Order: sequence, then structure tokens, then C-alpha cells
Amino acid sequence: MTDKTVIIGLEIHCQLNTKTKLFCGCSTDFQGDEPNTHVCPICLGLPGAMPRLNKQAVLYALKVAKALKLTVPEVSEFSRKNYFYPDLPKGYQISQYDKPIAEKGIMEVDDDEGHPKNIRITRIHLEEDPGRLIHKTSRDRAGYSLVDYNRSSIPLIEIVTEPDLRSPKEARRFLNKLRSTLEYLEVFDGEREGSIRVDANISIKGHNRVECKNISSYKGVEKALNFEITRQRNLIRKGQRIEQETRHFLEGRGITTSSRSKENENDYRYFPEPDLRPLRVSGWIDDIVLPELPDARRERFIAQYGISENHARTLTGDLKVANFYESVADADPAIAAIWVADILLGEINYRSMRIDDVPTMNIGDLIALIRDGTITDKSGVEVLRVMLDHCIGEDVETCEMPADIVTRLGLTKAAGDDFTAEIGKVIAANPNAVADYHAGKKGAVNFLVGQVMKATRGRADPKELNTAMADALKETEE
Ligand SMILES: Nc1ncnc2c1ncn2[C@@H]1O[C@H](COP(=O)(O)OP(=O)(O)OP(=O)(O)O)[C@@H](O)[C@H]1O
Ligand SMILES: [Mg+2]
Ligand SMILES: [Mg+2]
Repeated sequence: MTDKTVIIGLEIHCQLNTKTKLFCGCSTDFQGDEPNTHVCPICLGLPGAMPRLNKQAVLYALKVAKALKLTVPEVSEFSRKNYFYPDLPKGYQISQYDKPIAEKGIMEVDDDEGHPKNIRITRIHLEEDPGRLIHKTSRDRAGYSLVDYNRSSIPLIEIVTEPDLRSPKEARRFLNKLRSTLEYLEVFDGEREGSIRVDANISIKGHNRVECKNISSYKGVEKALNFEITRQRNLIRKGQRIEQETRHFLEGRGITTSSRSKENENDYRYFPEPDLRPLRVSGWIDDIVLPELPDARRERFIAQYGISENHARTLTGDLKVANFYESVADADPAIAAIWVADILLGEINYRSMRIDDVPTMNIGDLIALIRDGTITDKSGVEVLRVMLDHCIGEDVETCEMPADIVTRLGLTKAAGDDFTAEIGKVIAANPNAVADYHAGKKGAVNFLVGQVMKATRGRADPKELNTAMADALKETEE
């Protein structure tokens, strides 16, 4: 239930998937490479190095701004946010402060009762990501830290919301929708490790706010917020004061702990970045053409394919899933919706696979086999599992086609004649159940049908079998 006394606002840092970094030409594609191999004097922050702004990053930020209906002011400005920490050798982060690239937008999200509501976006600003620190501890030597500057100066946008969210679930839905919007805009790669980091602010009405910093998963945000609601409520009940503070979320334990970092705005000593000129890009926004976004695609799916609102929602929540669905929908949009949304997604989740790994052609064929009544749904699941367990990563050409799997495993749907014999056997072998049936226990028929299903290993169509069983039982009536 939404609780009107819970107040939540988010600051979301998202990595933009530009080819090069925010202020230099270093490649951002360093996944799996050795540490410190994608660096130069600029992103290492060596003295005297001059930043040069990446136009692609600006265009990506503007694309997001337009999608979330923000206003782009005439002039925006970069600022230095000063702090001392080894993830940032030059001693300051180039960010934006009082003149961000975009202000005042909205994104619609469903509240806990399923009613749409607008969450106001305060601002979006551009900034550089710092390097990555890895802290090592060991039993036999003093702890030490390693620094990798490959990530240093990857472009980030920080999206700040107004405190309009009212529950941890709502916050998670907001983040999911934001992620899906960014993916549709093709400015962001959600599968990349650390591509999104959230600071979650939360207060109970009339009390101070607490900020839980640097949470790297949506589930983590929801958990941290739930933990905070309980913690803050307990303090209030005991008549204690909520300190305005920064807390850290310990993912493994699902709790937040106070962190003594005392930095506040004054400590950052923000001032305008003298090495970069003010940005005047408000004119660019008109030339940006937005793609179809998740809400629009969902509505189109409902109208064009005649599928349910729920299916459409599941299928359009992820750009790749939506594309996948559209490439197999031809065979039969309704059957395809069931097979992709209700069955395939579960099966690939279970195997920690990605939708990209699934050959669309084979799923299309499988859907056609179901549509044509060649196999039952139950056999379809069997075929799908064989495909997912054996075909993946293989060349689609060499991967066994659904029809061949059906033949090899003998899964072709049992025709009426095939199971009449089984029905006879089952009836003969279970006189008690038959007697129960005639005594008015209609449930006994389920047992008998189940026996035939077992004997035919799910190859019988349940509807046909039920009718045939009812007819056969009638004949046994005295
Ligand atoms: N009473 C409140 N309860 C919960 N959240 C709040 C409340 N008031 C403001 N917020 C949220 O706190 C966030 C403020 O972020 P902002 O970046 O402006 O300031 P900050 O957290 O002080 O600075 P920093 O960028 O250093 O974290 C916003 O997301 C806002 O919605
Ligand atoms: Mg902030
Ligand atoms: Mg903050």
C-alpha cells in the first residue's frame, strides 16, 4: 500500500554508451581489458592536460532530456567539484552545478495501486565518471587498494528526481522504466557492469532525510529503502531524532550503515570549469528525432497484435525482448506473446541466459508447430528446453531445428486413434476410479486423464483427450 508519509527522491547516474570518453579520444570499450590500458593524460588528469568535450555525449544527454520532456536552457556550464580521493587524480571531477544541461521534466510511472502518476525530474547534468578502486585485504599483509582508470572520464548523466516517489516498489518501477527508456533511446547499455548507480534519498514526513549512496542494483534500491523505512519508523516511535546523514547500503546484508564522510556542498568548493566554454545547445533539441518509446510501443502492440495489456507490458519493458517478439510474431501474434512472455523469458532467466543468445528463427518455427497443432504445449516446452540447453552459442545453421527435435524425441501429437487404445487400457486397469466416476465423483476423470497423459508423455491434446475419455466412460455405464 502506498503510504503518503514516505518521501523518496532519487539521483541516478547512468553511463552513456558513447564510443569515446567525455573529454578525450580514449575508447570506452574496455570490458575485459587489462586495467589502465584505455587512458591518456586527459583522463588520467595529468597537470596541464586540456579537456575537449565529446559532442556525442552532449547529443545523448539532450536525447534523454527530450524524451523526459525537460527544458534545455540557453546556456549551461561545467563546474569543478573538488574532492580528494585516488579515484580522481586531478583532485576534482568535471561536473555541472547550478547550470545543468536540462531542467524540469516528467516521467509517468504506475503507483502501487496501478494508477499512473507523474514523477517530476528536477534536472539532468553531464559529468565524468571517476576511476575504479579495488580494495584488497589479506590475512598476512596490510590492506591495499588498486586503481583502474579505464573507467575514468566515461560520460555519465545524473538524473535527479523531485521527492515525488511514495514507496520502495514505486521507486523500483521508476528505475525499470527509466532503464527501458534509456535503452530505447540507444544511449545506454544496461547490461554493462556498473552502468547505473543510484543515490536513494528517503524521509518520513516531518523528519530529516537520509541519503543512501551508490547502490548498483534496482533490487538493492528497493531493499535499502525498505530497511530505511523500518529503521526510521522505529527511531520515531522511540521519540528519537533522525539525523540528516549519508548512509551506505551493504548489498550482502541488506542493511544500511552510517558513513562518517562529512562532505557537503561547501566542501566541494564548486566553481566554473575554466578550461571548457559554456554550452549553448538549446537549439539542437529541435533536430533530435526520438524513436518509439516504451509506452508508445506497448500501445502499438495491443492495437496491432491484439495481445493483452499485461503481455504487451512484459514484452515492451526491454528493447531486445520487444524486438525479439516482433521477429517471431508473424507466425501467430497471440501464441507468440504467450511463448515469449510467459515461457521463454522464464526459461532463459532460469538458465541466466540473455535473449540475444536465443535464435529467433528456431523460436518462430516452434511457435508454428504449436499453432498448427503438430505438438502440444507440453511437448513444446520440452522442445524449447532441448533447444536452450543445446543450441545456444552454436551457429544457428548447425543447431537442431524444432521439427527435428520433435521427430527425434517422438513428440508428434498423439492422434485420436493413438490414445483410444491407451484410454481402453487405463479404464481396464483402474476399475475403482471408473466406479467412483459412475458414483458421481466427477473428479475421478482427472485421474484417468492424467494416467493417459503419463502413458503418452504429454503428447495428447488435453481437450481432445478429455472429450474422448468422457465418451469412453459413458460406454462403460451399465
Ligand atoms: N524530504 C525529502 N525526503 C526524501 N528525499 C528528498 C527530500 N528532499 C529532497 N529529496 C531528494 O534528495 C535529492 C537531492 O539531491 P541533490 O543532488 O539536489 O542534493 P544533495 O543530495 O544534497 O547533493 P549531492 O549531489 O551531493 O548528493 C533529490 O533526489 C530530492 O528529490
Ligand atoms: Mg546530486
Ligand atoms: Mg544527493
